Amino acid sequence: MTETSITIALSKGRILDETIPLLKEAGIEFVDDIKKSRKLVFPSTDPNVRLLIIRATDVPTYVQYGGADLGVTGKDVLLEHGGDGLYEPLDLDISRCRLMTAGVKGQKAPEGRLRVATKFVNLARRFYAAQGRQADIIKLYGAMELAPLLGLADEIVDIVDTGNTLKANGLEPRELIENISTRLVANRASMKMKHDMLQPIIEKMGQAVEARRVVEA
Ligand SMILES: Nc1ncnc2c1ncn2[C@@H]1O[C@H](COP(=O)(O)OP(=O)(O)OP(=O)(O)O)[C@@H](O)[C@H]1O
Ligand SMILES: O=P(O)(O)OC[C@H]1O[C@H](OP(=O)(O)OP(=O)(O)O)[C@H](O)[C@@H]1O
Repeated sequence: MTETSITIALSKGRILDETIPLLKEAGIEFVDDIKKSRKLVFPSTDPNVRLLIIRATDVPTYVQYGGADLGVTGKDVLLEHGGDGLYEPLDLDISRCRLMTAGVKGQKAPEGRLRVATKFVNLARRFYAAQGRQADIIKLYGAMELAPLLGLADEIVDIVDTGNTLKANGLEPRELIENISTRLVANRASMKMKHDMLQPIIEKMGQAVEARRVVEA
């Protein structure tokens, strides 16, 4: 890709479904049937824009190192990554959820050292440290809700939306760490070098987000 073209890294899964209509408002649409394709890089209806579909957790890394100029991912993922080399121009206000601690229903968190299972290890470490609580963080890649039930951990740090997953596994939410939504991020160097190409996309996506807020209000 040249200086006159840009790459946008999109998170696959639930975020992608909600991102597509916002991109459309910025004049960017997929040409291929992405559901049928095994490709990872896609052309778009804008000849200067190509789209990547990758894991949400990899989006900040691609944008940080300039593999992509723009990226779309959850604030939870950005907090865990740390945000190095990233600029966050827009809250897309989609895939809203909460980052929370949770534990076995009716059971109080033990005094003293806590065992905490999560995939958000950096974020969890910072959260407990800021509270002055000692915590041993146990890294898991999914199904965090199992850990307290099987005695692996006293608490988990995970995403909560409806609360159904916690409830179905005999857990209850404890503390809110952060309200989460999906963010548009930009590579800091691209924001300078490709400003004239990125700014209209950011503006149009921002207008689409605003228009939705007005309709929802
Ligand atoms: N239940 C939910 N409701 C709303 N938003 C959610 C929910 N779960 C996750 N999210 C948001 O969507 C993002 C992507 O979640 P998704 O479940 O699609 O991927 P993932 O399974 O967490 O990622 P990976 O497969 O890469 O581990 C999360 O980072 C978070 O910001
Ligand atoms: O409060 P709820 O509405 O139940 O949502 C919370 C669940 O949603 C996410 O999982 P997801 O459904 O994305 O599955 P995953 O863990 O495989 O990503 C998250 O990891 C929680 O387990």
